[in-house]
Amino acid sequence: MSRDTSFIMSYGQREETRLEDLYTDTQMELLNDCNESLGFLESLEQLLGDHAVFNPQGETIYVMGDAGVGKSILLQKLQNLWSKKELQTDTIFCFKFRCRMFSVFKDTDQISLGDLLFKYNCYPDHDPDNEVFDYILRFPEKVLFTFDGYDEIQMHDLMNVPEVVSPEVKAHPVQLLISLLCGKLLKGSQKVLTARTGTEIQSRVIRKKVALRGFSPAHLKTYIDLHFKEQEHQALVSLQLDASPHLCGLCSTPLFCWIVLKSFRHLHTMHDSFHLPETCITLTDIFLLLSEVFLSRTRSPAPSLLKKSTRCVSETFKAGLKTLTAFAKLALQGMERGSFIYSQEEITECGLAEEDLTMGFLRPVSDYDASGSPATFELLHIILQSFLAAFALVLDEQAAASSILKFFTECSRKSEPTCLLFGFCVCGSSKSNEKMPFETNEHLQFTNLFLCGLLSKANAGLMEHLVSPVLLKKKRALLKSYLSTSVKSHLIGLPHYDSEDGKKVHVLPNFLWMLRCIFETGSKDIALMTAKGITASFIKLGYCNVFSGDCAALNFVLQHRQKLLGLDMDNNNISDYGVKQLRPSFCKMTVVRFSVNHLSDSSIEVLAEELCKHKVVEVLGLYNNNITDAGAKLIAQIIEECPKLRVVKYVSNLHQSKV
Ligand SMILES: Nc1ncnc2c1ncn2[C@@H]1O[C@H](COP(=O)(O)OP(=O)(O)OP(=O)(O)O)[C@@H](O)[C@H]1O
Repeated sequence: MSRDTSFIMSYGQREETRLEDLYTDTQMELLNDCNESLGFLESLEQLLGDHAVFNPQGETIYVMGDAGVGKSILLQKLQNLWSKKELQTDTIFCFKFRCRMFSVFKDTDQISLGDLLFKYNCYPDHDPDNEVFDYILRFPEKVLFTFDGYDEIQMHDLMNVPEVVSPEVKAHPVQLLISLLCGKLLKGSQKVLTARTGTEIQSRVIRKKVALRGFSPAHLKTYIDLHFKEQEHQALVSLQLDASPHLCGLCSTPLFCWIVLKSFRHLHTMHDSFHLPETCITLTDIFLLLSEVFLSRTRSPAPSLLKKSTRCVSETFKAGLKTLTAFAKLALQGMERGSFIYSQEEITECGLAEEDLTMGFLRPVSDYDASGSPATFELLHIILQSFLAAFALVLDEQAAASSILKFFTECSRKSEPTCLLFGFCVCGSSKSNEKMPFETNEHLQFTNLFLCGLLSKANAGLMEHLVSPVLLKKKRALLKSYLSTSVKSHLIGLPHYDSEDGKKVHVLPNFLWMLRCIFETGSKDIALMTAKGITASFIKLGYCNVFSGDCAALNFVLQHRQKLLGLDMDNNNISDYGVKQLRPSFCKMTVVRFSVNHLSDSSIEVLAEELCKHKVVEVLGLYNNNITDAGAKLIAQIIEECPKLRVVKYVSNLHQSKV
């Protein structure tokens, strides 16, 4: 276990980084059953302890977080700590599973618990009399399981399979998984399960809940220092990041941060001058940067200290177009059949050769196959798969132009998630014809988002080198018209209600994806239309999982609004970076509700400056943030200087605040 978990696989099969050289704690917030904060976990070593357990009967510790926030790395670190006996636990066995392996099985496959543990996980060398397995059955509390990526299970019609209560019975592997998580099998064993935010799991199963909130500014600094050994680089990157709260907001997600820093390192070494983009960087730009790095690494000679080359992005993409097209095709094929894993044949069929496998886009996967042969691959990260799939849709010159919209259509068809999977297990009910309830469509939403970015005007210069300009124009027009229509119908369909603060509208989670897409397109027309389409005087985005990076998107739309507007964003994760990005919009905000959003005094500085300048604010909600006395004084200043202010909600999270 120690050997298995010591490295973070980064660039394909070429480069590995030691986990301890790069692992940085992220913000691990403990939640109760109603998703209210119970404070932060101080260190990962304490994850398995009893602190913040809200349901002692539940057996599973549930760790959730957005895409790329570091759930898999957290488990890897946990396993690594366990292997070094540094985890607060007396378990002596640890089995780690990635949930996507369960999708590899056929619906008819049946295996025993023993096989799941020993054939699909580890292989005890000499256990002819089943001594190890018998011990585990007798002392399940000595076993720790980690299951990564529960949202990735693709299950079709398994609801009718009887639940498993005996370890001898053969069953479908997903049934075994569910029975383990519910405590029907190996009751008392410790389980840690990760999934993307929004994956519903019955609270009866959950013992305690942790939400990963990404890097705080202090974590970001530590991560930069770990990433760059040279002080000169550390200072340069910090300086460039400080200049862009939006980029910092994106970098609070470790995956995006890793891409940005890795690209910086590479491009800075290769070229005379490379600066991180200051303003308006989008997620598409981040993944274009990553692709540029991958494509340029294979082609360019080793950099010489004396003679660096001039960076030409379009040349790099043009030279790598054939390979990029092949990877994009592979990603799209996977997306269409809902699969994240590829066989060697599928890879060859897409036109990829042996040497392409080491570029960085793909990495080998060995742990799905009982024989242990590394015949399967996956893309570096599922968001990269979404990005490449979007690229395939843009590059395709054969299919009808309208096929770029296929995932938009699919996303709008899918229903909201429910928690049926555990329903049958805990309650004993079964619904055979329901669609797989956990099947997330987030990877499709990401594909749509990248499509908007790739077809944006800002990227037209690059894309015209790769696709015929006529076709590109056609696709852009189609997308724009689709977005406009769906924004209009979405806004008309939103539930309005009257409140003492005026006509309110409670937006739906889809609205956030719409905002993100509009921001990626960079289209002022659509932003203007959206701003005008918000007829209510108050929008409520509470509990919508808004993160700091989203605030630039919201600001992009609000900038085009003439009328005043109330904004309720209580219970999200916008952080100080988010508040900074909303700065231009405060001049029209009558209601500013940012309670429970991980804000510190630096947010209050921005608020005090802006709200006191414009004096339109009537309601200010800031409770449960990390505000100290210094921030409280600034709130007092807002109260004094804003004559229309009638409601202030403020209690600090921090005990030291006296106000
Ligand atoms: N705590 C951390 N310290 C350093 N780097 C991290 C950390 N967490 C994540 N990363 C970086 O971000 C990348 C993505 O993280 P990870 O795969 O764990 O995200 P995830 O939450 O599991 O994403 P998804 O839900 O999309 O699968 C990692 O490969 C690593 O480079």
